[in-house]
Amino acid sequence: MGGGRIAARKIQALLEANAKVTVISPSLSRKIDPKKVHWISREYLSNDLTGYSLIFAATGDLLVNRQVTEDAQDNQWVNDISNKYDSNFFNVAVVRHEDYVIGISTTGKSPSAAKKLKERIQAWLVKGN
Ligand SMILES: C[C@@]1(CC(=O)O)C2=NC(=C\c3[nH]c(c(CCC(=O)O)c3CC(=O)O)Cc3[nH]c(c(CC(=O)O)c3CCC(=O)O)/C=C3\N/C(=C\2)[C@@H](CCC(=O)O)[C@]3(C)CC(=O)O)/[C@H]1CCC(=O)O
Ligand SMILES: NC(=O)c1ccc[n+]([C@@H]2O[C@H](COP(=O)([O-])OP(=O)(O)OC[C@H]3O[C@@H](n4cnc5c(N)ncnc54)[C@H](O)[C@@H]3O)[C@@H](O)[C@H]2O)c1
Repeated sequence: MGGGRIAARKIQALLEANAKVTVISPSLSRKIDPKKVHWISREYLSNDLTGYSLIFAATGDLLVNRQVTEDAQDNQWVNDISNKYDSNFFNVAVVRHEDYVIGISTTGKSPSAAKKLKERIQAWLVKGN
């Protein structure tokens, strides 16, 4: 749900993992290629989650995001980009290298610290350590 700036980042990672992505959002960021996702151009409705296993509540409206996490069933993974306490999983920062894939998490404490550490590890690997 949601097709903005943060949705675009999450979608990029999903497409790299060969996921089949559906976006429900009245607007779509220019960073999301409409040919690579199934875009349903409207606002979220409460029965939209049926059949999906991985759900991102990524609208700019905190109340809609909360509604999405409330509508999710126990067997669905749901991530509220605006409120970590309503998520049942977190994304990790990922370093991809020809020999390694390294995931970095602060378990929700500081996404910007995870990003900084990622960049330091990337720079360290490039130096050829
Ligand atoms: C690692 C990364 C992966 C990814 O997104 O794929 C990721 N966030 C990234 C970046 C980033 N996020 C934010 C900023 C702005 C600066 C800042 O505020 O720090 C930046 C930096 C930027 O954008 O440059 C803001 C922010 N993030 C969350 C909230 C809501 C909240 O905290 O409740 C808010 C709004 C807070 C507010 O508005 O007050 C929540 C989450 N973000 C997480 C992951 C999960 C915990 C990860 C962990 O424990 O380390 C968690 C809990 C849930 C989730 O999203 O899965 C990715 C690294 C990008 C990369 O790899 O380059
Ligand atoms: N988790 C993270 O990594 C992270 C990082 C930075 C910011 N944030 C949080 O993200 C939020 C802002 O996200 P953004 O920058 O992507 O916003 P944005 O304004 O770029 O995008 C919001 C999107 O939601 C859509 N939308 C609005 N109402 C909707 C509805 N009822 N149903 C479906 N779609 C709807 C809009 O059309 C738009 O596409 C803030 O709450 C901020 O705290 C999270």
